[in-house]
Amino acid sequence: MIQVSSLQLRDDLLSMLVAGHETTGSVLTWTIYLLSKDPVALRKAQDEVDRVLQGRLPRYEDVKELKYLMRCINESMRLYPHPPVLIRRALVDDVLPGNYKVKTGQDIMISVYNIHRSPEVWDRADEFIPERFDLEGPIPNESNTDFRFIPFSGGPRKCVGDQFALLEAIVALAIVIQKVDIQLVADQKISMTTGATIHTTNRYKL
Ligand code: HEM
Repeated sequence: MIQVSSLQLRDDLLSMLVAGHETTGSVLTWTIYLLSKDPVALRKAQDEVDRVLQGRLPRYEDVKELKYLMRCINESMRLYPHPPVLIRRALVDDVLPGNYKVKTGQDIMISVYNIHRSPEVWDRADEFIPERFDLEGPIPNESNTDFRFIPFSGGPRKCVGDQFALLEAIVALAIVIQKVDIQLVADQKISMTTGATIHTTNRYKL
């Protein structure tokens, strides 16, 4: 049996709250932004929500039927990954692919943002194309995309809340687009500020 102290439990709950709050919020921010700029994709997502939900609130079993909406979220996380950069510290001297030599203790920055937008591994890399992920295929992750798509990182320290986050995001988004049409207020300068997540520098108006 594993003994967990109250302090450990409190700290773990706090980590989950912090790790899961701003990240999911940022995913929703950018997905709504991308849909507001693409009326065809928004209509398609709304039609799916109307067809699957028939005007009611989403249930757990509905989520797997909201395939297009899930792809909108996946594509939003490709274009705006949170955090945009991962950091790892080498435990031993190593040589990485590309003949990059790494010394013990050296920090390595992995730009998820650049991988996700690299024309070497993505067609029309900077465009929002939810259909690029097969609707009938599995939900894209690091393993089934050969690590081209790593929004939740990979390996033993990958996000522990990935399934919960996707569930939370799709439920919130389905309820929003079920009830409202989204349009961006014209002539706004919308820019990014990066930190633990990518957020809008001065918000945006819908
Ligand atoms: C869309 C929302 C989310 C995104 C984009 C996201 C992304 C990530 C990423 C990229 C990592 C790995 C960081 C690294 O390798 O350095 C991570 C770790 C983690 N995430 Fe998430 N996350 C999200 C939601 C959540 C939620 C909802 C929870 C908890 C319920 C959560 C809990 C954690 C924890 C505890 C870790 C640390 C895991 C470890 O170090 O072993 N995350 N997350």
